[in-house]
Amino acid sequence: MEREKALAIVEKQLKKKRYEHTVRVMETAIKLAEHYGADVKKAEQAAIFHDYAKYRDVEEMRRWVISENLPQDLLEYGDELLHGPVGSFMIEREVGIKDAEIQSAVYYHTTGKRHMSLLDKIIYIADYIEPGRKTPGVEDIRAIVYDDIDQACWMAAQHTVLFLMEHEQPVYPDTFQLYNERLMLKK
Ligand SMILES: Nc1ncnc2c1ncn2[C@@H]1O[C@H](COP(=O)(O)OP(=O)(O)O)[C@@H](O)[C@H]1O
Repeated sequence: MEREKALAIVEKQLKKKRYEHTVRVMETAIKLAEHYGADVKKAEQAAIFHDYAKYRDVEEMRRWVISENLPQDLLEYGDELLHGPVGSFMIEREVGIKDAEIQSAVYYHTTGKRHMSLLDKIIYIADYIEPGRKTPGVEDIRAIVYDDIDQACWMAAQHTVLFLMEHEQPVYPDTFQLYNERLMLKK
């Protein structure tokens, strides 16, 4: 889909600040895709649609988890985790984006997982480091992301796990698995 058309579609779904974040994620993802030789157009589209479901009604998203037979444990870790997985299905149904690679990147953008594709990694880390993010430690990740995207994703997962633990929040296991992957002997 043409970039301007895709942006106009998500703009209607998002608040102004979130839309501006989306544009910055898109710019960051395109740079990373060019650098790492990924499909630049898919990176653009996945970034544009990554937060498509962010402001959808929580009950509606919970119903999608059930009706699409997504992992039911998504319902137990807080509502913030729903918009990626549910969004990956909504963009197919509502916008006609039927592309497994793009949908996977949208699905996993908040938690990450082990065995991510290059596109999954690009969207996961672009969301974390886009220039508007002020998260402590984000500068360290920006400094190495063009040298080692796996290390960058690992650092983001580590920061996220530590942050959630400090706040006594539950940690969805996919993020632990992304963290563990780099440290385990058998990968
Ligand atoms: N593994 C996880 N388990 C539980 N919550 C998580 C996990 N990973 C991220 N989160 C939380 O989900 C929220 C949204 O994450 P974020 O990636 O910043 O979303 P967005 O891209 O929509 O801004 C954050 O509050 C973050 O702490």
